[in-house]
Amino acid sequence: MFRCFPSTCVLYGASILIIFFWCLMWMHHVITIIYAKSKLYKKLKLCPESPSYVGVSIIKPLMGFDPNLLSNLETFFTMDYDCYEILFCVAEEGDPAIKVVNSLLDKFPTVDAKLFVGNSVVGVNPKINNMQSGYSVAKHPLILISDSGIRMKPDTLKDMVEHMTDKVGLVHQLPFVCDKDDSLVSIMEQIFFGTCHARFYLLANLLNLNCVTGMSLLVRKSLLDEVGGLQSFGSYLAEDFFIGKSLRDRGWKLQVSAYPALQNATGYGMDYFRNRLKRWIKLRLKMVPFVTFLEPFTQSLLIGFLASWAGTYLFAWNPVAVFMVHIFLWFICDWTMFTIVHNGPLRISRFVFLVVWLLREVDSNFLFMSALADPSIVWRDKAFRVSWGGLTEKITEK
Ligand SMILES: CCCCCCCC/C=C\CCCCCCCC(=O)N[C@@H](CO)[C@H](O)/C=C/CCCCCCCCCCCCC
Ligand SMILES: O=c1ccn([C@@H]2O[C@H](COP(=O)(O)OP(=O)(O)O[C@H]3OC[C@@H](O)[C@H](O)[C@H]3O)[C@@H](O)[C@H]2O)c(=O)[nH]1
Repeated sequence: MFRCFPSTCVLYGASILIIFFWCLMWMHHVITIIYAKSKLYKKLKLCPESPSYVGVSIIKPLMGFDPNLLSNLETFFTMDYDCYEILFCVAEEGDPAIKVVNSLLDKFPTVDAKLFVGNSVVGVNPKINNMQSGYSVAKHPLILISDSGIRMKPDTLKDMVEHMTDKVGLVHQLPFVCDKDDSLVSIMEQIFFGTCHARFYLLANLLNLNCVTGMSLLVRKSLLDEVGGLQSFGSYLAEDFFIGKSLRDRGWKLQVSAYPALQNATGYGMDYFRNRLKRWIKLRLKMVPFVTFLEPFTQSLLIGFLASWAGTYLFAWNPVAVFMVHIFLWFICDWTMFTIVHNGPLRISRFVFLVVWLLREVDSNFLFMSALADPSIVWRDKAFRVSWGGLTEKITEK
């Protein structure tokens, strides 16, 4: 008679659980590839007599300079959209971004654009404090919050506004990265945002979970004003998550635009990129801890090792063969997702993609562990402590 000793039962149960989770991972690859293919870069079919476009106040919080700042900001002056204003916000006198904005205001005198210098301290979130001066004078019914490193294609704003249908309160963009330069960090950043990040971002949206990014979001101003304006989110560092939550709680839908957000700030090194991802992990950990603790198990190498072990334990599979096939198929899925999100001729070969992709996959679990090791959050020149739930206090200027 078969006797299940406690340790055997635990191993047996664990391996079934791992194989089940592994199957879920393959399902998520297939589903997100299909979703990305059907959603991204597809123009909405509007009725011919669609009304003229609603006015948009674009708030650009700026801090500091990078070599692409001028050309990125310039794309906001040349958009194919009838009615919008640009409100540039800079917190401190002497910030190098001021000079860049002034040169653009001179170059495009017919575009409705203004620069505000000065911080209004309405909370701990420095981006909200910075945007407050622009928000308080915004005159249009839609607000586009757009980070300094974002580049716009001429028809992106139109697409976002078209997605703002009757029941939709907020339209956001899937974060991606422009073809910047050939540095390792730029390629790795692009691969991360075009594979792992894109999959989970799209999956969350497909499952109707709140996964809004603050780097580019269009929101109805009346809905922010209903709860006290932008400043009511100033006590959270992850203001994007809480803006999304607030709208969802009031029955509004969140939509993803067909066009990914094109991040194009440059000149930052590998540490900056890794610290940014660590900061986001720490934020997610405090806001959605159960999902975040599962994150390491969704990374190719760890789940590959576990599935090889479980397959050997349950079905006597060859673990090396399982692992190799697993990594190969994961790579094919990620490459496919990357080409869909990128949508155009690639500047990197499959070989470069493979090498940098592997490096990132190896790094992902180290990144996660080092994020857990230090709970304090540093953002630019400030340090914060985030409590469970998301409320934030400022510790100090760094
Ligand atoms: C079977 C369950 C597996 C769950 C595993 C989830 C693994 C997630 C792995 C990578 C994370 C990608 C994350 C999505 C984007 C979040 C980016 C971010 O941190 N942004 C912050 C800064 O802008 C923002 O403030 C944070 C927002 C919180 C978002 C919460 C997202 C939850 C995402 C969950 C997606 C998985 C859905 C699976 C559901 C069964
Ligand atoms: O102290 C600051 C820091 C940042 N910012 C502005 O905030 C925007 C985003 O800054 P960064 O690029 O440093 O940071 P991230 O891209 O990681 O931000 C992202 O993660 C945290 C969320 O709260 C943000 O909404 C999201 O944009 C930029 O436009 C920047 O100029 C400020 O205005 N003041």
